Amino acid sequence: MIPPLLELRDIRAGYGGITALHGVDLTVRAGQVVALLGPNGAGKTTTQKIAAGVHQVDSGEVLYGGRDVTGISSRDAARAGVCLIPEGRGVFPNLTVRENLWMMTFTGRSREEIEEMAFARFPILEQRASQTAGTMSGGEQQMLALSRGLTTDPAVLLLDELSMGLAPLVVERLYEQVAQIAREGVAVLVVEQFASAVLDMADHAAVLVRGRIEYDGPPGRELRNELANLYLGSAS
Ligand SMILES: Nc1ncnc2c1ncn2[C@@H]1O[C@H](COP(=O)(O)OP(=O)(O)OP(=O)(O)O)[C@@H](O)[C@H]1O
Repeated sequence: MIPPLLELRDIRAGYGGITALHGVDLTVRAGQVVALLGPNGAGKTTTQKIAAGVHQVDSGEVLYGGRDVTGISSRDAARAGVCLIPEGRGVFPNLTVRENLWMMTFTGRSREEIEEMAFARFPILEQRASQTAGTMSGGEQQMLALSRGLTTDPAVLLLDELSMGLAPLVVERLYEQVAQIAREGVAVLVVEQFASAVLDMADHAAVLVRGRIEYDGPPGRELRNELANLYLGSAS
């Protein structure tokens, strides 16, 4: 079996006195898209922040490529190849598409190379190159955020609510690209509240309810049938 690039083991974490995660286990392997689903407030974003070193655990272990990195800073996590694309797209709305891309030259790539990478994957960005990012559609902004992230050559890509506010067809197209990114060998963890689009392309799914993993398995019919019960259960 392909070794895991990201592993969370028995993670407990919270905010002040509030425990948000009660022993979360999660594994993402190279070439795999794992969908992390769950209702509002279940702990999905907290889990991703822990994976990216943005939030620290109270107990449990975080491993990258089998190496224990518990307590790693977000800076070192990024250096280790973990790229978080937060909800809200992570682009600079007042800068042009080109300027947003050029900011990534700190990775050692040239402006030309970064543009080439982005435009090859998302041709629409070339047409928008001189447009300010904030004036583009949500889907195009998401493409720009992904393009920026990919210039860091991530081993692990963490996507938070990629589909937020986007039309279903746009989401479907974005997920086709996410699947392609995984096929190139990246381990992808996608957090979504609403499941259907991501389940069409995920290799594996986990459902968090009130800080606990209540399902961990294939993203097929069994999960779809169970999802409503899991979500409704969280409301009681
Ligand atoms: N900065 C914070 N301070 C205090 N409590 C927080 C903070 N961030 C999150 N929480 C709490 O931690 C729990 C998990 O939140 P989290 O954002 O991880 O859930 P989520 O599943 O991502 O939800 P959503 O889909 O609404 O983003 C919730 O009860 C939330 O209220």
